[in-house]
Amino acid sequence: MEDLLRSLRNLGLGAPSPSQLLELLDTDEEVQKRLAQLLSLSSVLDGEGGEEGGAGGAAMMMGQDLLEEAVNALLDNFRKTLDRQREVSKKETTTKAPTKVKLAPRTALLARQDAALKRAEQQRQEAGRGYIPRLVVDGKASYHSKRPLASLKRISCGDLNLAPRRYEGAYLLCRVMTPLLLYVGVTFIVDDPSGAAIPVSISHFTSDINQSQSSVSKLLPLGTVLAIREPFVSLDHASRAGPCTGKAAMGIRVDSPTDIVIVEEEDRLLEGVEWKEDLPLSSCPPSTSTVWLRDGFLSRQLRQGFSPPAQPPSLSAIRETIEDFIAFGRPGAAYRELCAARRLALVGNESLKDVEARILYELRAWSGAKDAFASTSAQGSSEGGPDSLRKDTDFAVPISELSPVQAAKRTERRLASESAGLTDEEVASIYFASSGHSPNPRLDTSEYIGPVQVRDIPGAGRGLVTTREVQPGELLLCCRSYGSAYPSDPESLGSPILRLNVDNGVVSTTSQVRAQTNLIHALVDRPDMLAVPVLGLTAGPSMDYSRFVTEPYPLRARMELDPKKAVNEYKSLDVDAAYVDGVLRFNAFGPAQAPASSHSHKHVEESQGELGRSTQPHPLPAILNHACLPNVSSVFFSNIVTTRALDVLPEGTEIVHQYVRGETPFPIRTAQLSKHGFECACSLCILDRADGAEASGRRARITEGESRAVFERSRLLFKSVKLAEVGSTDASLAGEVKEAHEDVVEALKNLRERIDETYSASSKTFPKERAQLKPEVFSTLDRQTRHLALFSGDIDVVLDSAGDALRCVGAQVASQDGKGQILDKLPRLHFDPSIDLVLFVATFLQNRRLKELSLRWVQAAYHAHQAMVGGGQAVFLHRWKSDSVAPALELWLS
Ligand SMILES: C[S@@+](CC[C@H](N)C(=O)[O-])C[C@H]1O[C@@H](n2cnc3c(N)ncnc32)[C@H](O)[C@@H]1O
Repeated sequence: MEDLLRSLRNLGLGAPSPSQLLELLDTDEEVQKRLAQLLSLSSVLDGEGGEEGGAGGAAMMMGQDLLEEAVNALLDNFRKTLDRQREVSKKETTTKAPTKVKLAPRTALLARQDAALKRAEQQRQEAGRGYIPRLVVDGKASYHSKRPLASLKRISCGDLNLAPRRYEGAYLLCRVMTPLLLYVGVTFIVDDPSGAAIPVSISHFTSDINQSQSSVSKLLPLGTVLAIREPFVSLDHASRAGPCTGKAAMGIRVDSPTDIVIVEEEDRLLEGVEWKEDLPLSSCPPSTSTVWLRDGFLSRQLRQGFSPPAQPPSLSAIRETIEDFIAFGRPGAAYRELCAARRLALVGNESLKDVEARILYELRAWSGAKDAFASTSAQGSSEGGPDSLRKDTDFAVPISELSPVQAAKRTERRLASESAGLTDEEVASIYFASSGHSPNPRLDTSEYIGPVQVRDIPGAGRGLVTTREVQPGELLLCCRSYGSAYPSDPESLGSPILRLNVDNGVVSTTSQVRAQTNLIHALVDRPDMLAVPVLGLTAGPSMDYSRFVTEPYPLRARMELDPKKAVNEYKSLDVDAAYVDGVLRFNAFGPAQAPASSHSHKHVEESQGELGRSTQPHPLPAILNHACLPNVSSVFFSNIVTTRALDVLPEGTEIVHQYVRGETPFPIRTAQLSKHGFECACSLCILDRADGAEASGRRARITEGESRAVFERSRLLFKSVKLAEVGSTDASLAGEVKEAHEDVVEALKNLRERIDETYSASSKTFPKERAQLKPEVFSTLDRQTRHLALFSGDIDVVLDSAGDALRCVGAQVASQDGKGQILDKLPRLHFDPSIDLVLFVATFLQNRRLKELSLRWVQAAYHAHQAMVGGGQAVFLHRWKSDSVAPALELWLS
């Protein structure tokens, strides 16, 4: 990748854009040709700015054809490197017997590392505005040690003379000799006490891949002593941490950072150890940092029984350490260090209340956080001020920016919504904070677990069932993700990651790789809180269950808050990075934005395709099983997902939501679900399956192919129609325009009949069920209703057509004569298009001066919106207010 980027730059061309990066991995020649064309047209000036002589200059000198040829040759080279990399990596997995290998001399390794660091630095400088795409590989074999250090035998570098081989039952005691080369993982050189050296690469070292070499090197400063548990000596150690070069290089490959143990000076492992060689001089700054995947000194001291320090750390040093942990996203370690400091009587129980409050807040321990904030504000340790925080920014402003009084008030609100759920005002607040021009990617809510419990579901593992009857629209869950990752995070912005699995061809992108790292680090920090919620999830059909899957699945992730237990019983987890990857692949949610307003359908994330997707691990919602025909609506607000009932759900009903869209044709849905290895048995799939492969295939061809032309004709006709006036008497149509509308209605009827025919088998077997569920007909009836409203004088014809459309997606439409609600049952599919249609009908009725009826239809739209999204009038209007439905909404608001 680096050579390609450099060569493109030398031609005056920009780097591939995020959406082009995936195409780089595509082996299709046509794709490559097109990519070469596009790249040869991109200038550094367009893409990255700053340099002279863009494509224009180069093209002028070379001519566009020659330039394109040159880019083609570069892409060819890139492909060859990738092929070589595949071969190298595959050889490692297929090699039966390890071969003898020789360690490179220490000086050669140091020189190589030095050169690599300089190259990386130069690349950073060359990259103009800092756009540096990164490519790494992985494969099916992944290792992590499960044995405690005490049970392992010490070996030295000289013993590592076979590769590829995992040295089971052994550990390597070594010392960090060089600064860390950060790419996606890190690579550096270590030596053992005899002075022999070997390179080490660690995956998932940090998810902040934009940090400088010097700041990452502070995490494992020069001279840090490590024990690498059961090291794997690889013929290609660096390609997973990266950069991958296609060239084999022997070294230790660490797939999970939990294999690394930082050895303390006081540790018995170091008794009698003498280091033969001095550490090389380096510009790497020394650091006392304790944050990287280890606990603070005091909590280690208490747990491991090291002798007390002659000079205990001062209060300010303790505060600094704890604040470092909080800033580094390690509230678990911060909590343990605070507890240890109190138990060692270095800190009084009433001291450091402010940091205690923040730690507890981060741990979502609202009750304790509330008391701690209250006690901080009572002590007056920081200026107070009224609870002046605006409610609409309540979820987006970090707690650290609030005064203790404000923080105490906010925590009180979190505590309340933990037991009562979010109010409409709060839903509106998270909706607006997560949408708009600069959506906040991480909102801070408490989690609400409604009337649900985890239960074994025959044939589907575990699932969630209701513990009492619930009503449509009732909030069942409001959950926040752990370890989420967004491509827009500053820690990776401009550094898109591609990770190619050389064994199965699966490509992971920035947010998947970073969420995996984040989760591994969170698990090390809070194993008691997160091990079962995260590792208790399954990781796909091809991966054995972890030992946590058989434990009862908790509704809430809770930290151990007994100060003694929290410190003494902390045991770091041995995390299998590949299992975490599987958990994310089969359980994490991709979208993480608020339901778009009806007029802004384009999402920023969508515009960048796969590389623009966020990764959101939500443990409890991940326990929900799938149904193409869901009975709940799960809606995303940045990192928050809310789940609401769409129907009356009697006690004991399993709640199920969509992994894939139920509106998608059956053959496509089935293919999309195949990675999970189950056959969906929801009522829609039973009906679709009963129709047989030929009929459902034909149906897919009609809805995905033929119907497009008719819909396009319909859309063009409506371009000149003022929707807000549909139904008003003065909006009568000229003869030929009316004819055109009638033609489209005919075509729509014809389409409908043809789709209907494909349902014949299921209609015979399940007449009642199929009559109420024909989602593929919805769009034709929706369009038909709109045309009829334009030219048919008969209100009943329009209402019947709209009613038919809504019934096709599972809604029950009440009689129009009464006074009650229009929708006795909500639609189960095509949610937003259904609301859109309902508002269209309301506008039509209002224009026909049928105020009462119009109001009932708007009310139906509002009711459906509330049941799916919530947030009350403010959110409803933000999503649906537009000129075309203004007459109906204005009446409703008045
Ligand atoms: C996100 S998990 C859901 C929780 C899972 N049931 C468990 O016990 O961990 C997804 C996995 O659940 C199972 N699953 C989900 N929906 C299912 C369904 N409708 N029928 C059978 N299995 C299902 C599949 O094994 C799928 O890979």
